[in-house]
Amino acid sequence: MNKKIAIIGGGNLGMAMAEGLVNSHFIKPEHLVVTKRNISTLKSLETKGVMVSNDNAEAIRYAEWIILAVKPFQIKEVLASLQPLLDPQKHVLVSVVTGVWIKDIQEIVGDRFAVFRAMPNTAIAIQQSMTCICAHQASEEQIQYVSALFDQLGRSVFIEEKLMDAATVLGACGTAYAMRYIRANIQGGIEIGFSAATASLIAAQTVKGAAELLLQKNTHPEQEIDKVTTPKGCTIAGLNEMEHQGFSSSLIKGIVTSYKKIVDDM
Ligand SMILES: NC(=O)C1=CN([C@@H]2O[C@H](COP(=O)(O)OP(=O)(O)OC[C@H]3O[C@@H](n4cnc5c(N)ncnc54)[C@H](O)[C@@H]3O)[C@@H](O)[C@H]2O)C=CC1
Ligand SMILES: O=C(O)[C@@H]1CCC=N1
Repeated sequence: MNKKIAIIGGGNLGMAMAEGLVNSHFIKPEHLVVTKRNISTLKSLETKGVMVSNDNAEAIRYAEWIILAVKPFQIKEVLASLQPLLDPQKHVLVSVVTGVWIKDIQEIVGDRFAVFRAMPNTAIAIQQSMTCICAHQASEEQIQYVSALFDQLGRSVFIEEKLMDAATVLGACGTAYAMRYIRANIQGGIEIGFSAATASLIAAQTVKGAAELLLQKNTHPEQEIDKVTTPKGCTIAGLNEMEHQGFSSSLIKGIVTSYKKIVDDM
């Protein structure tokens, strides 16, 4: 497992991945290099012993596993600059870039590389990501390694590449949707009497507990809702009012809008 990893693009997600990889002890800090043009924001990683660099070529020479974590509009230029340095016998590419297909990557680097696409979310920083992965021309050993890496950082599932945009919406944008739901609970909680701090704790832990019920008991949400809704009680009264106001419908429409945005832009 003593592989060396380069994260090209130490932004929100690249930083979160680096934190998760180091904090989970999946990798020794000195076996990880994170690049960014301006490395001043990578100080916290450097303090932990991670190599930081503004030289992608140096990172490519050092590492075997290359995680591409730049913005979609940056990926072509970055790959083109790396292409002369990449060796299919040494390097495996893992792209977390939204909406960029394996064929797009191959157009630039050639078709002799093992390539993975992975779609984690920012909870990867605390080893609680949901990561959807697809693989192309990867060996069993490479697939095992990628599985182990993302399982160490939360849960993972292999999917077909055609579902990667959908995975981006449900899994990665999903963190933002969940935060907005929690924020609304906090706003409501304050209106009915709690301080912001207490409302935040109650809202976040309640959502965490609800998610754990589904994950641990493998139940359907409606089964768990049935256990909470006392006939003529306050839960069903509130839930029905939320539905009258378009609660589920607004979430579904938001998810479909996010999805269309990826598909239309790419
Ligand atoms: N933020 C999120 O929750 C998620 C993001 N993604 C995808 O991950 C990718 C990165 O997203 P973010 O981290 O949010 O963006 P970001 O903009 O925070 O990070 C990109 C980083 O790449 C750096 N960069 C740009 N050009 C570079 C170059 N030539 N060499 C090295 N570094 C360079 C930028 O300075 C920046 O720090 C995107 O493609 C996004 O679609 C995927 C899942 C979740
Ligand atoms: O908003 C975005 O485009 C990226 C993709 C998933 C999360 N953030």
